[in-house]
Amino acid sequence: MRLSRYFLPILKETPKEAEIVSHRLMLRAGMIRQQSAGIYSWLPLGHRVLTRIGQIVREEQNRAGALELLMPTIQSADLWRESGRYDDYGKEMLRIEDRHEREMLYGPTNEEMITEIFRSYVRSYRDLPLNLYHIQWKFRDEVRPRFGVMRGREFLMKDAYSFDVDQEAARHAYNKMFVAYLRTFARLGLKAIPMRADSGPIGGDMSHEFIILAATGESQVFCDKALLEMPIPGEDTDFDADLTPVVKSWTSHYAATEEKHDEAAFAALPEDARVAARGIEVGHIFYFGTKYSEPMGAKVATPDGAERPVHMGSYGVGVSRLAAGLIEASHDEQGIIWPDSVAPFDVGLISLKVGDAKVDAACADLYEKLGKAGRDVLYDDTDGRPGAKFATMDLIGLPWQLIVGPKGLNDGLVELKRRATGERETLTPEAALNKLT
Ligand SMILES: Nc1ncnc2c1ncn2[C@@H]1O[C@H](COS(=O)(=O)NC(=O)[C@@H](N)CS)[C@@H](O)[C@H]1O
Repeated sequence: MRLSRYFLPILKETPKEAEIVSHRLMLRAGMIRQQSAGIYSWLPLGHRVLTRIGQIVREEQNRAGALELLMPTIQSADLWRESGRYDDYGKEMLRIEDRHEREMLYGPTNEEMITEIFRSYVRSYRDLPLNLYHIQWKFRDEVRPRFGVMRGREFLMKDAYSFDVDQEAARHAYNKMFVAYLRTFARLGLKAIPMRADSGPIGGDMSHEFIILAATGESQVFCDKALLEMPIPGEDTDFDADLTPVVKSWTSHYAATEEKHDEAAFAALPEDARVAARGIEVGHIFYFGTKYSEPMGAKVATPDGAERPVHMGSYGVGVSRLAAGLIEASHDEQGIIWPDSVAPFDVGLISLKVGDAKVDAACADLYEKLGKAGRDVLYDDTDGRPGAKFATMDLIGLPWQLIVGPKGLNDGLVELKRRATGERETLTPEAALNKLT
């Protein structure tokens, strides 16, 4: 992509309303624009990151055997009356009326709707286990949306829902998602720690939040340092095998959010094993049995010929929150430092002298060859000052900067900079291509 033809509205000034670094940097880097409280447009650079985060979430859901569908954002109030949550949900629910004065709502989550879909088609235990998920916008009328997209009102969530014949089978579904989450956040370059949690309005009695440690996290969390060094289940994980050992290895160390914190148990840990920090909740998984299937009549014929309500769980990932969470976990004074896996472009190609025939030719050649090798390149072909170009590339946080100038070219050399370490290397264009492809 040529920067001269892109839409990257970089802000020079730090917006005063932004209180945390990710909010400041997402505005300055031209990733998002607030349209109203807690509601944002995702501008081209931000949209690329959001899409790449969603793709990694999707791949790991699919690997765990979940099936993707897409449910609407607008739901009927009648559905929520069946589960009894229509009134319980309170002011966070955006209630709307259509032209026929039918009561509708903008979905904050989809347990009722997915249960309605399930009960309409599935009648036998033979059709189980089943896990259905989507990546869809949600609306929660937060009383105080803040920190940019970290706590928005309209936000993107992956929400999966599992259906099983009994609690034991549902535990396996829960374990599959637990492992899928460990893999997902690791691929995003994050250390997300599963912590026992409250299940809140979703309900149920087994729940874990996945928390990344960050100074601006909204919650106070406590955990055993060992959890920061645990091995992540590999991509060859057999999701049909018993995953209890893996889950047990992660849940046998102390880890709790403030609500569940046991000071005595924590104090019993060796001093150097205790981690107390602020945390950002990037995922939350729940087992809630028949909480929805019972009142909504989602039942199956069981092997003994009876008819029983299915056991369910739901599993959420904050896809849009992750864009902010990643920045909180990976930035420096100059700006964002994207992990390679979600960077909006792989390489920032910087021309130091637009209009210089040799520089233009070298950039065009590198741009073409990187593109052919499948690398996403943002080519700064604008005629700004070098200093401003470097500052922009540092701000938007692309993993590599490939710098082409007339002096270097006279010696047949270009410069390659690794954003994360600041490491610079002067090398031939061919050597640079070899490093980047
Ligand atoms: N206001 C919000 N803004 C941005 N992300 C949010 C917001 N509220 C929740 N999230 C993200 O969405 C994830 C799942 O939300 S949740 O309420 O915990 N769980 C559910 O809604 C369940 N239905 C899971 S399918 C959270 O872990 C968090 O990362």
